Amino acid sequence: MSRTPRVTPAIRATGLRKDFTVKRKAGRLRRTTHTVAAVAGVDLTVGQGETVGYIGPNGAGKSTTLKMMTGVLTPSGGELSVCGVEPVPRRKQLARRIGVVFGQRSQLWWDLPLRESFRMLRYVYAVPEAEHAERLAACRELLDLDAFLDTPVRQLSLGQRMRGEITAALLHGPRVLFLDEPTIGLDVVSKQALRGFLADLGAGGDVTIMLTTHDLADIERLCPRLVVVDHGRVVHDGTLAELHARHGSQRRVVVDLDTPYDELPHVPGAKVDRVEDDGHRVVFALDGVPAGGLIARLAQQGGLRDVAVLEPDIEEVVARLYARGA
Ligand SMILES: Nc1ncnc2c1ncn2[C@@H]1O[C@H](COP(=O)(O)OP(=O)(O)OP(=O)(O)O)[C@@H](O)[C@H]1O
Repeated sequence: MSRTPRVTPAIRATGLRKDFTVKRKAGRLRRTTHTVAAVAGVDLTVGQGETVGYIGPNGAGKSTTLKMMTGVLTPSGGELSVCGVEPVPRRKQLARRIGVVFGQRSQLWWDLPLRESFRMLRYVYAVPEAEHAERLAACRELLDLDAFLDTPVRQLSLGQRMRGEITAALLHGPRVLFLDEPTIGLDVVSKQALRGFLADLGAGGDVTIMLTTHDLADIERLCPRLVVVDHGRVVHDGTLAELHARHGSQRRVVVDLDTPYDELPHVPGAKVDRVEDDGHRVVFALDGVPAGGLIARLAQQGGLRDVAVLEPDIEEVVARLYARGA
């Protein structure tokens, strides 16, 4: 009898919790103790090779979750396994299987040229020379590192350092890559280049990517799956399209007219969202219907100068989702 092999998920969290005890001032001398539930029962399974965007408002518990997943913080409750092991007790083993890029912490040696940091990391992780050389050559090419390989890390620009950090996290061949705000502070060109690299890495399917970000363009470009957390709980787990569908996001049709219409046409599923520029611009919101019917009807009526169909705005839907959770 043949059996389908069971593939261990890259990450599995069940009822994951982290409580912090904090002291607050209550009067001149008194302090009271409170418990903050930073992560309040997260259930999450991430398959091998998936790219998941882990997003939420400030204080939602994203960094705390990533710190537990990378073995930095011990959970207060629930179960957690990353690459098949429990992170904190098996931290050493885990370190060889994961790569971590946390904006605030660097894994590079500040005073050494980038090239030397990479060489040191080969010894830290005991990576065979040929494997290391192959991965470094790929990163040099794809992340365009050559111009600053011999520059000390402290002299690198933020964008150059981030390319170095990502290389450093990949040189030992991790199965899961954790990225906390990888594009924060980068200029538009650097952001796009980094997103392109990460999108290709994710599409390759060998590395599972778990990414937190406040930059919604990162999500649109990189994350087929989106996990939204708020107050330490998962409030959405699915695709971006599902998030739009669930929250009633609408496509919009922006119509520019030569002369304003006396009466706006009625087309099922298309309602007037707003009228601007003394009637020269009309914005319709579509209730799940294609734009074709409305555009054909407008073309019949005449006087059409320009038409644009706008996809729903992720910023809008996420803002609404956060507001609802607050
Ligand atoms: N060491 C700590 N001691 C006490 N409270 C903490 C500690 N670390 C985090 N918290 C609290 O836990 C909650 C979640 O914090 P966390 O940093 O995980 O959120 P986040 O989603 O990563 O936020 P941001 O987007 O601002 O980085 C917040 O209320 C925060 O104040």
